[in-house]
Amino acid sequence: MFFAYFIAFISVLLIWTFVDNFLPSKKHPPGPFRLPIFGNALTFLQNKSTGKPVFVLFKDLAKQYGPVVFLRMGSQPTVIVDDFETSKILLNNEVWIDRPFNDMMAERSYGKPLGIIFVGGEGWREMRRFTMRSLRDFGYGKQNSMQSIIDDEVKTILNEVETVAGKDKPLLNIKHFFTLPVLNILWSMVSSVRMPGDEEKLKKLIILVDNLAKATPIGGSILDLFPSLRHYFPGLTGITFVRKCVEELQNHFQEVLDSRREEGGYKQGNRDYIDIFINEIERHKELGSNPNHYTDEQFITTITDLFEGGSETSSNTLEFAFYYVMKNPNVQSKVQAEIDQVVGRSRLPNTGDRPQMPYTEATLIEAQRMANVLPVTVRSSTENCRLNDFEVEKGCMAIVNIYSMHMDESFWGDPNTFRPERFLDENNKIIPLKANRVIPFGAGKRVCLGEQMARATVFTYFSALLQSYSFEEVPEKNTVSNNKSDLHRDPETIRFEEEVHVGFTLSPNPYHTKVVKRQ
Ligand code: HEM
Repeated sequence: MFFAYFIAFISVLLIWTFVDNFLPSKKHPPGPFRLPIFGNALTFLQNKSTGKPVFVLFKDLAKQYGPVVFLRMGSQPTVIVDDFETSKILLNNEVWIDRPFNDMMAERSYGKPLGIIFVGGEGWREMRRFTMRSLRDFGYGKQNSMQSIIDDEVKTILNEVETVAGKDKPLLNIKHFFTLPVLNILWSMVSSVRMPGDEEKLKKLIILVDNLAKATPIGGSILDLFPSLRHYFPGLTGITFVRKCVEELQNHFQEVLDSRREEGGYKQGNRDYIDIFINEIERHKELGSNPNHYTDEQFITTITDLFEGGSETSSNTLEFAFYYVMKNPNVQSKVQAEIDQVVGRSRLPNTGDRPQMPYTEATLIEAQRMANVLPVTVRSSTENCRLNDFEVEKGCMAIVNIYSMHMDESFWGDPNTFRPERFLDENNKIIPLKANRVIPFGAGKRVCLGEQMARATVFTYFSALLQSYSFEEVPEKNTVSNNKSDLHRDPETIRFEEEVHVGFTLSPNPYHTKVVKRQ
């Protein structure tokens, strides 16, 4: 009897495998062989042994199968989109407006679809609209208000660099150098009221956000394939640690909310985003709104999203930008010459100078192209649809491989070379056709909510520091070793071993730079 069940079970698996992989009526995009239940676990396992990050695997798969590749993450149907044209269509299409919300994401939001980054549907629409509107009311996106917040932080950071420059050994450890100033800007946009101990709390927040990011690397983890494993092996799968970080973050923001309620100033009118949120919570409580999007849990998850979305991404971009100009002193000199010519030395640069500084602009676009701080963005389909010539079912996950587009040899020619000139025409003007191919912030209605803030922060920090200082290489202090290079190994793999740290976001491996005050 047992034997008969066993044969039946094996037969079902074989039929399942055949139907999923070979049945012609299924117009899925092409992709590597899939197993029942395990989907493409073998593809990821094989890749792990090569040391390549998953987005490099996706790029390799696209070379083999074409720009749209079909995979199963466990049983989750998934398309990988690798080319610019299809990505643009997908990112701008209402059908792909959602993000997949699975058990892993629920871990960071009280088991409910809350916040902005990881949810879809009406909850996302409401929170995104509300957050954008509220932040705008307090100056987000308005050049003068945002610039004055950034300028305050720039002055602090310039003082710190000045201290380093004055030392016998003027070496600056770049790792996390920008994290606190970037977080301060974000915090100033959200909270205009300073509470006792805020500075210390922000420092603690950096550690928590960093830990959380490290504990959730991008794609290819066993939990992406089988999220339910976390119930059975919480320690082994790292979920115990994630839960601890999430709990500490949630407690932190609950304290913020509680101390504001105690302070009571929100009753006199809205001073900032937190006041607006508290007043909305009170209003919806009175109305008995159903569904109620405005709760303490919603506030805490949304604000966690802003911090997770905004702190690492901007500071890593700056770490990369300084890394590239340190490695390319000729580019650094050209940026400095442009700053001298357009801004001079008597005032700080600001975002109003950007249109007159095409070389600096091109350098930052090139830094973002190569850095790929967020190498992929993820969406999911709200209904059955077509993607190019293929059929895709409702609930299918799409991984848009930003990395692949930024490193596409057929478009860029020499994608591994840092060359801002590729974005400039013979009249020193930015070439829109090329600049628009760089999409570090994604695109469409779910484009990064913090894009304007990030662009303003990165431009101002970068140009203000280069206005007064040069940053030189210190080979003996840098952990990056060149002796591992081997001509027979894949240059992309070498780069990811030596230059780039792959976590939830990408950052350069820790490095030191010598600070030299400009004459
Ligand atoms: C250089 C810095 C940054 C980079 C490279 C970056 C990149 C991205 C990308 C690629 C997405 C997904 C977009 C899509 O699916 O089309 C995104 C979404 C998001 N980002 Fe950023 N980001 C940066 C800075 C920020 C900042 C400063 C904030 C906070 C104010 C922020 C908050 C968010 C939020 C809330 C979302 C989710 C938007 C939604 O789903 O509606 N980001 N970001």
